[in-house]
Amino acid sequence: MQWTLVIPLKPLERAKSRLAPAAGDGLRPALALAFAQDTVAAAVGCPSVRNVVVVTDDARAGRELAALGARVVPDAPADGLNAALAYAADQVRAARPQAPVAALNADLPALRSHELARVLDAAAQFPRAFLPDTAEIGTTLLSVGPGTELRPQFGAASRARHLDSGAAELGLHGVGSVRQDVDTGEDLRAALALGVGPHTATAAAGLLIPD
Ligand SMILES: Nc1nc2c(ncn2[C@@H]2O[C@H](COP(=O)(O)OP(=O)(O)OP(=O)(O)O)[C@@H](O)[C@H]2O)c(=O)[nH]1
Ligand SMILES: C=C(OP(=O)(O)O)C(=O)O
Repeated sequence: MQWTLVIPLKPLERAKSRLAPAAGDGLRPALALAFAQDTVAAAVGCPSVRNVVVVTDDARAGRELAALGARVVPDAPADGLNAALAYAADQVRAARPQAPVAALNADLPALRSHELARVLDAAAQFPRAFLPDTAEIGTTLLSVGPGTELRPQFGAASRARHLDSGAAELGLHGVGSVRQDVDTGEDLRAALALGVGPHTATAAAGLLIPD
């Protein structure tokens, strides 16, 4: 199955607010962009991915991510993460009604294309499926096959909401790079240990993350 990925990104000035204690407000927007660049680059490089759509109102991020091969759509609803994802998924389906679609967070700087391919291959077995984050509280990916509506319920404690909504939970091993989202300094340390992409490696160079 050839997937369309929908990746949401907040305006960089507001993104990754929980990183402020570790990165300060000077570095935080650059890190948020770098995470998104490494996420999009790995997604574009995944053999199971047909195309990548980024939904964002950030002009600079839009330019940088388009340069990596993403299509950028504006956050027209301007009503938060789930509205942005539902809108982008509708845009995809308007052009290709049978497209399999997966929403993927933009904060996966260690993402590996081959691990993403394994997750998408597993997701293809279900009409609607999700992958919990490393903390097993949130969600990093929510997928729908042809004919199924995305109904995204990302946000705090989204794993429980996606389970309650009937989506199949993907219990895969060896896909840590798809599950390691970065919200805090501790998460960034874990992602650096897994091995981040080149944009994040550069943006995080010299950053001293306190214990
Ligand atoms: N387009 C769009 N993307 C969003 C919006 N809110 C969050 N996102 C994106 O959705 C993903 C998860 O978002 P959050 O964890 O809520 O926000 P964050 O910026 O990653 O981190 P915090 O500021 O620390 O909450 C990230 O890729 C965000 O950039 C929104 O209103 N519109
Ligand atoms: C939006 C989510 O991620 P985060 O952990 O970045 O809040 C989520 O897990 O649904």
